[in-house]
Amino acid sequence: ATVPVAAAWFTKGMLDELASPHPAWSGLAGIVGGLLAAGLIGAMQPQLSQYVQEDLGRKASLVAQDRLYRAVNRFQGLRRFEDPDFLDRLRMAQQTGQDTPNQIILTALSLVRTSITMVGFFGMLLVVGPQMAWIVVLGAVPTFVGEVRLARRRVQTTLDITGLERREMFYAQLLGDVAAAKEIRLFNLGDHLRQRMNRDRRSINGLHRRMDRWTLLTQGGLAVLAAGIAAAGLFWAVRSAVTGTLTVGDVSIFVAAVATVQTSLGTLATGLAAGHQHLLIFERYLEVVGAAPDLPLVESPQPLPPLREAIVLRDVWFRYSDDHPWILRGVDLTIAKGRAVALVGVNGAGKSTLVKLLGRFYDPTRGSILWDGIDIRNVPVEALRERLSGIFQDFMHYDLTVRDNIAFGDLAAARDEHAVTRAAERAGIHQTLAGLPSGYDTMLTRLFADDTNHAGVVLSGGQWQRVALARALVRDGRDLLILDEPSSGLDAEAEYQMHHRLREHRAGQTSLLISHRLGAVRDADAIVVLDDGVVVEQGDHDALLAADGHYARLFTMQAEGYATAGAGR
Ligand SMILES: Nc1ncnc2c1ncn2[C@@H]1O[C@H](COP(=O)(O)OP(=O)(O)OP(=O)(O)O)[C@@H](O)[C@H]1O
Repeated sequence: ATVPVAAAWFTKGMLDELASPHPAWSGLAGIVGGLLAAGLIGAMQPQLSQYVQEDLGRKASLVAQDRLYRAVNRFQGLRRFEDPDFLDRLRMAQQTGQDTPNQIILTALSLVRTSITMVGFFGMLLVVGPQMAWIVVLGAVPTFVGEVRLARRRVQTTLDITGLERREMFYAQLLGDVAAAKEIRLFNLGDHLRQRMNRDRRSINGLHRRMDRWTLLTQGGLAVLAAGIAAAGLFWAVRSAVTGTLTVGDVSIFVAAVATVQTSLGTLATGLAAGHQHLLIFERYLEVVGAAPDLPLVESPQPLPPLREAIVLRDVWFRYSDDHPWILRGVDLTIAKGRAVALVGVNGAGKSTLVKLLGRFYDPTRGSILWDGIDIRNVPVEALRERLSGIFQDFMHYDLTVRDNIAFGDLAAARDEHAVTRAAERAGIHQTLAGLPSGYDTMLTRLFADDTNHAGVVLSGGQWQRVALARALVRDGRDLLILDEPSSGLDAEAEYQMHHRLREHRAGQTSLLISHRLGAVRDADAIVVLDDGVVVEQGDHDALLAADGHYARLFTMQAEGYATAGAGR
């Protein structure tokens, strides 16, 4: 920062010495040496700064990203992930986490550097022409005001485009996604989706253009103002030199000082405005990182002992938000320890919703879920989930190896190599997985190659379902096993085998099984029929058939379907 000031001072000294009647060689040599040193330092400094800044930037962005995703992992419920506002903020936080810390550091450093240079030149201006010094400073006031207003508008523009960008990214990902590729081609959606993506981009560009126009107008006006002040200063300096009040060296330093003080004040104003803008945007990052827990925390949580008696849903009412309809309407249900409970009902009856409440991904809107009498809201959510295992209807396909896909069920248990293969055996998929090109190290995706550069494989829907089941089973010995449609993708024989295995596995285990195939649930200890958010029947298979209600009707319909299909063959 001091280099330009020194260089200008040496230049003034050199010009004054040269303009004197008897220039002294000894004095000139020292001045030229000083100029040379300033030039050398000035030449090397940008590269060095660049190196240090890049390194600092990488470190800062790693820290910021780590903190952001730690915060995201702390959200234990699902509500935040279903809130478009929050997702916009998360997207901004992802972007700002990458760049903004570095930009804030760079802006701060540049402000310090510019201030030092400016103070140096301002001092010189005070020496040469104090009135002009103050005019230059006053001339910078509009620049400050204009730049800060621009910064605020820039923040607003960034906020306005985040939602649009998120949707544009959704279309872009869709167009490159292998899972979507089939439908997009079958239904010839490619051009339509591309146009929608372009429409979002045009809107984003429009907002950017509006911002650029404001910038152009503001900064253009400010540049005209600065040029006017500089011209007036030059006029005054030249006139003073003619009348002999200023030396040639004074004029040179005056010109350099006016230009530098003006540029520095402009840079300072832009820097402050940019810092202001970065901090306003960084606030979004801090909002996400510092967001309160999404599930209410109790002051003194209770420990959750192993299940001894039963999990009881007591008058549970639930809706996804105040704007949504009631999904569960006063559900009373008991899952006794060691019993296999089956939950059946038509599409949209609320079965998966009930599972999500059991895992405390949401809290009931009214009523409670009791674990041996302890409200699950009063225990740490991690402790509750430690006691659960299961397979969701919309389970994950991780684009990773077979081993990862199973081990993710229980990372600690899966350190034992045999635990993974045992779970796969129990899910009836071990032979298939062992026969893959790299066995359990085969990638279950074509998106990435494995470490040995082997291409991955694609499993069938039913095979994936078994892998997901193995993931649930590797998590052994939990108090409640939840199986939400574990066999919907299997062929009849595989389904029969899976349920046979599951029956063995579930014997003596507390489990909740959801299935549309009523043959699969007939030997459950209790079958609960959910209809439109209400438990309409419960009992074992024989009792429910005898009752001749919902279950009997559904069961007879399915049985007749099979019989008709059999007769038709
Ligand atoms: N995250 C959500 N936000 C808003 N509504 C939801 C959400 N998830 C489910 N719903 C609604 O809740 C209702 C019950 O859905 P749920 O998935 O619990 O039914 P289900 O009985 O499991 O159905 P299926 O047999 O089709 O799997 C549906 O009307 C659905 O639209």
